[in-house]
Order: sequence, then structure tokens, then C-alpha cells
Amino acid sequence: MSSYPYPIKIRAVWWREEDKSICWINTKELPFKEEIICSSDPGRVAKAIIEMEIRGAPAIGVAAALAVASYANKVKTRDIDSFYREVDSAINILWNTRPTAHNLFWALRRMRKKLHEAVEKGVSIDEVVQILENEAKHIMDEDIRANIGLGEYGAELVPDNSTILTHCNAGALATAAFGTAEGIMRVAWYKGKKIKVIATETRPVLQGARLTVWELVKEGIPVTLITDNMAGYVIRKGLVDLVIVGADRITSEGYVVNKIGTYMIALAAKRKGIPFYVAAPTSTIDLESTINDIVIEERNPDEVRKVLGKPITLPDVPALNYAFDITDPDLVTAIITEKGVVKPPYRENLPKILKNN
Ligand SMILES: CSC[C@H]1O[C@H](OP(=O)(O)O)[C@H](O)[C@@H]1O
Repeated sequence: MSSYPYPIKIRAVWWREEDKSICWINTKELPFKEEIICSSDPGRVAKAIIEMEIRGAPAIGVAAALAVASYANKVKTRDIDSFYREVDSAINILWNTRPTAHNLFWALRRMRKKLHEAVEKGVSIDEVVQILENEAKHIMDEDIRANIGLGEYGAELVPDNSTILTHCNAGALATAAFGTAEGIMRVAWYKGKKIKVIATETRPVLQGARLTVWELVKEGIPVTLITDNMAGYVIRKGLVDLVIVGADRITSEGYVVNKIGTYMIALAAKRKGIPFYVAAPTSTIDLESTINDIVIEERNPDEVRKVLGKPITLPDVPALNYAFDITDPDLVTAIITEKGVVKPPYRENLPKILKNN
């Protein structure tokens, strides 16, 4: 069991050694029910990602990697070509779950590369299985260490006695553990800074009300819940000292793709002149992409027409359900990663930070 400099109290996804399966806490049921599910079936894990039992850019990537490794452990064939095809098809099933978060594709590319290299080398199936398991565990451990690392950098930017506004959930429930935006909050809190948090509910899936509140209450970090449409006013009223959010993808120019509603908060922060920070491991940064490559997931309109499954409008009214939006680089004060804090110009400085060891 790896050791970390801070307590790891909550994990979104993890590896169960006894049966080499992937386990996750079903975030769809929180905070009202804590349900743990374990599986080695890539189809079941894909369903969990699509239906947001597992959600959050880093958690999705880690889950996909663990699912590939878990499935590889269960493949029965002793023919290497059939084995390769079966594991590669599992990668494809997971690849086609949600289109926006870069971490999913970053993790699956790592797994596919390990699979291809091992098979090319002609190692045994048992050795390929072990290589895939090791890689998936590295991806999981790297995520936790990255969150702690960016948490340390970010906490330096958090004034004592400050109020942080956050949107959605970029916490332990969105990562292998510790969280990104919430990782900064945890380190600041553990280091004795008297922070308070304002969390937006985050319609339509309510990650803020259901997940961020649950995480911060468990940590003993003071949190106040607001509706999404209250964010502008509380910023204007001077109740917020800084904004910290997560990210699902950051392009080469520094465009930040994050939960729908992030852009409006960034505009309000700019207008008020308070810092707007984006916390993200480097696995979220996609230097191959530009704003034109971004795919914004559109989810089932029923998520908008209902709250926790209860209709709030007429059943067939047309509804838009964009799951993410795009925040322009000039609205982002800094991008906080495990390799350091990136300041503008992002097009120039993002590649530099990725080269840092
Ligand atoms: C640590 S990044 C989490 C990121 O992912 C969330 O999206 P979703 O809940 O739809 O997976 C949201 O954009 C968070 O900022």
C-alpha cells in the first residue's frame, strides 16, 4: 500500500487485490447511500462511466486503466493474438464512453502502448497481464501523488482566512483520491489555514450539492451551498476571495474545458478582479488539441427536465444538456499542476511545464 504525506480518506476508484477487480463508490447515490461496486467487466465499468457512477476526469482515466488490467487478468485464451484482440476490444469499449475528459484517452493510450509493446516483444500472456496491472496501478498512484503535488503548489496561493468558491466536484470523488481543487483546499486546511468554501450545487447532476458538500463536511472544512445562479451575486457582493475549479481538458492555447457553468463564474471573477484558478494534473493537459478540437458532451435532456429523477417540467419540452463549457485563457489567473503553477501566456508556458520532471 503506497504511503502519502496526507491521510487518504476517500477514493472514487481503486484496485481490489484479492480478486484483481476494480472497485468504485457509486457517486450517483451519494450522499444518501454509500454503495461500493466491484467488477472485472469492461462493459460494466463503461456503463458506470456513461451513467456517472464513476465521474470526474482523473477518476474516469484511472477507472478505465484499472478496468483494462482487471479484464486482462480474466481473459482465458492462451493464444496471444486472441488475447491481444480481446484486451484491445476492452480498450475500445472504454474509449467510447464520454468524449470530453482528456484523462480517459491519456490513460487508455498508455495501456494500449504497454499492451502493444509487450506483445511485440513476444513475452508470455502472464507477463503481459502483469505489465498491464503494473501500468494501471502506476496511473492510479501517479494520480494521487499529482493531486497532493498540485495541492501543495495551490495551497501557497490560498490566503489564510479566505473564502474559496468552487464549482462541481473536483475532489477525491473525481480522482483516485485527494482531489484537484479540493486537493488544494485539503492541503491549505491541513496546514492550518482557516479557509471557508462556497460550493455551487451544479445542476443538473448536482455534483456540488451531493459530492463536494459531502467531502468537505467529512474533512471538517466549512462549506456553504449556493445555487448555481447565486455565484455571480456572491462574487459581486465580495463574499469570495478566490475561485478554484477543476478541469476536464486544457488545450494548447490554455482554453479550459470544465463543468457547465464554469465560464460564467470566470466572467464574474474577472469583473470583480479576484483570482480564478484551475487545478489540474498534467494528465488533463492536451497539447495536441486546440479549441477547435474540443468535443462538449451532450447528455440526456431528461437530466435537465428532472431533479434526482423527479420531473420539474413538462415531459417533452425540448431541453439542452451541455455537460461542459469552455473558459477563455484570458479569464484564467493560473493553472495549478503537480509540476508547478502555470501563468499566461499558456501557449508558451504549458509545454514548458510538461517538460519539467
Ligand atoms: C478533478 S476534475 C473533475 C471535473 O469533472 C467533472 O465533470 P463530470 O462530473 O461530468 O465528470 C467536472 O467538470 C469537474 O470539474
